[in-house]
Amino acid sequence: MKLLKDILYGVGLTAVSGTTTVMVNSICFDSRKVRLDDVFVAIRGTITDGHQYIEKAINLGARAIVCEELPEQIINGVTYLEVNNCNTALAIMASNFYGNPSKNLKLVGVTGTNGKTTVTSLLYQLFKKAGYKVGLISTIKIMVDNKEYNTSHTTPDALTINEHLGMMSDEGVEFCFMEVSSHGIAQKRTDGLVFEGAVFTNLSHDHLDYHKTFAEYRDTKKKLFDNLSKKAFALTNIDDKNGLVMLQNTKAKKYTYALRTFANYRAQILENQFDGQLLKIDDNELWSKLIGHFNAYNMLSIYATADLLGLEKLETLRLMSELENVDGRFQYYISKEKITAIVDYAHTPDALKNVLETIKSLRTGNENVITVVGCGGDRDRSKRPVMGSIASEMSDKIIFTSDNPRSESPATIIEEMEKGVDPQNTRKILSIENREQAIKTACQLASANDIILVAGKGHETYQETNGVRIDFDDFKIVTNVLKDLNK
Ligand SMILES: CC(=O)N[C@H]1[C@@H](OP(=O)(O)OP(=O)(O)OC[C@H]2O[C@@H](n3ccc(=O)[nH]c3=O)[C@H](O)[C@@H]2O)O[C@H](CO)[C@@H](O)[C@@H]1O[C@H](C)C(=O)N[C@@H](C)C(=O)N[C@H](CCC(=O)O)C(=O)O
Ligand SMILES: Nc1ncnc2c1ncn2[C@@H]1O[C@H](COP(=O)(O)OP(=O)(O)OP(=O)(O)O)[C@@H](O)[C@H]1O
Ligand SMILES: N[C@H](CCC[C@H](N)C(=O)O)C(=O)O
Ligand SMILES: [Mg+2]
Repeated sequence: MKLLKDILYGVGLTAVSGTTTVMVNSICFDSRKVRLDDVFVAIRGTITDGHQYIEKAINLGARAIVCEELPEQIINGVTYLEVNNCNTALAIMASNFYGNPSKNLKLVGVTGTNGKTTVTSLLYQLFKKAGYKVGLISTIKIMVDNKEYNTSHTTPDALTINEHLGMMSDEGVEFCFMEVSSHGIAQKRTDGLVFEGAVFTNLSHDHLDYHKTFAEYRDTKKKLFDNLSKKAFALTNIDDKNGLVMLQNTKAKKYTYALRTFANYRAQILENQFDGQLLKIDDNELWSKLIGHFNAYNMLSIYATADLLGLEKLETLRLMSELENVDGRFQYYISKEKITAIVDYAHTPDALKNVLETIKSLRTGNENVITVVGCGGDRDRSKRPVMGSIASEMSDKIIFTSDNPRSESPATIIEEMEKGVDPQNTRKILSIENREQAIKTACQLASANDIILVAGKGHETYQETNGVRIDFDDFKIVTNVLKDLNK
């Protein structure tokens, strides 16, 4: 139990009814999960409004209510707190509740359309190798040093974030690397956190269903930098045309990285092969197991971050050469007949283009590239024709299929992807709703030396249709099918 007054420290209250000198059990923003003596925070969401459930929360035992508008009927014995923004209030309360854990460790936030999981996971690996206790909050998992926790979001809700940061702080973790998504920023999941630094990877087309315009999407990401303190560092990729925008209003110390232009941290790709690439960073050569020019950016941002956090440069480079690729990111299998199957989490137009370009740069002869790809349901529809166009332009054979259709019709999503295909490429297209069948067909079509790219789901181990998730693992399926076909 904690004193309500303490949890509210730093929360701007616009009206109070009842006492704040009362003990509460925990904070809850879902009326269905309220327990005796909890504080219920009413959030205005995208589907419904938490204010509608205040009465229900009280019936289940809520001792205090945080809301943006006091209800007409006030119940005796319940404390009501009015605030301007419940999302911000929730984040500050969550941080107070867990003892402001972000102050006890060096927290680095990574934002951008693509590369967040890769960069945070590699930083986690790097700092572990350097001998530190490390935390990770990523799309794939949360790590409290060596202990792994499941996660459902890239940037979880403020309670989940602070609960895990609290565990990290108890465990003596010194550095935590965290993905900061635009949804996370817009919903203030990261408000109240103290960042040691922030890293920008890149900005391209995604989530325009949620953010409406590209400018709004960009400005949402920028807020991570706007809110840094002057002691923090702000590191940005200035080869990206929005890289400098991120630094416009930050108080933090500014640093840049680039492959194509002058910057504080620079790299060059010397050689690119299937099993790795040779990079030159700060006049030192580094062999990286991660390939593709986009991974040269990821490696450079890791090097710069490590330097800004005080790691020794040469030691960092030595450890970086040992880093392994992240699950579902250019994860490949080479079959008996030398058919290469690549599973990659490319679910945005830019990522798909990058992966296909990387594959192209590695081709040694006339190998065919067969791409299996879909687009998520209940997500940005405008990226569907663009991904359809990129896949069909850059592959020899394309199979459009399903990728978490969620509440949408798989056939309609596929039709929207097909709309982006240039008429001269239609002969290359097949559409197979069932993803397993689509992967099998790709394997049947492939002959020796061909390359199969299965894009969009990467590490995911499920396919979600109408709220139901069935087990589904692209990598397992494609490798098993190739083995079964004896190819
Ligand atoms: C669109 C979106 O981001 N939605 C998130 C949001 O839910 P919401 O706004 O839809 O909530 P709502 O259903 O309208 O409910 C409003 C409030 O009423 C409460 N409620 C609701 C019903 C009830 O009976 N009682 C009650 O109290 C809810 O708990 C909520 O607090 O707040 C929820 C709690 O934090 C999130 O779980 C939920 O994520 C959904 C599941 C989601 O799919 N989000 C994705 C798009 C997302 O956040 N993705 C980004 C990564 C994207 C990327 O980088 O590519 C991420 O960081 O994961
Ligand atoms: N620096 C980068 N620039 C462009 N594309 C990248 C970069 N890094 C990775 N990618 C591509 O984007 C895909 C997703 O990478 P990653 O999972 O690291 O991104 P993310 O930002 O975490 O995505 P999400 O928004 O889903 O959390 C990869 O599989 C790869 O195809
Ligand atoms: N973080 C992204 C992941 C998309 C992955 C793709 N497989 C899908 O389900 O759309 C999102 O929530 O939009
Ligand atoms: Mg991610």
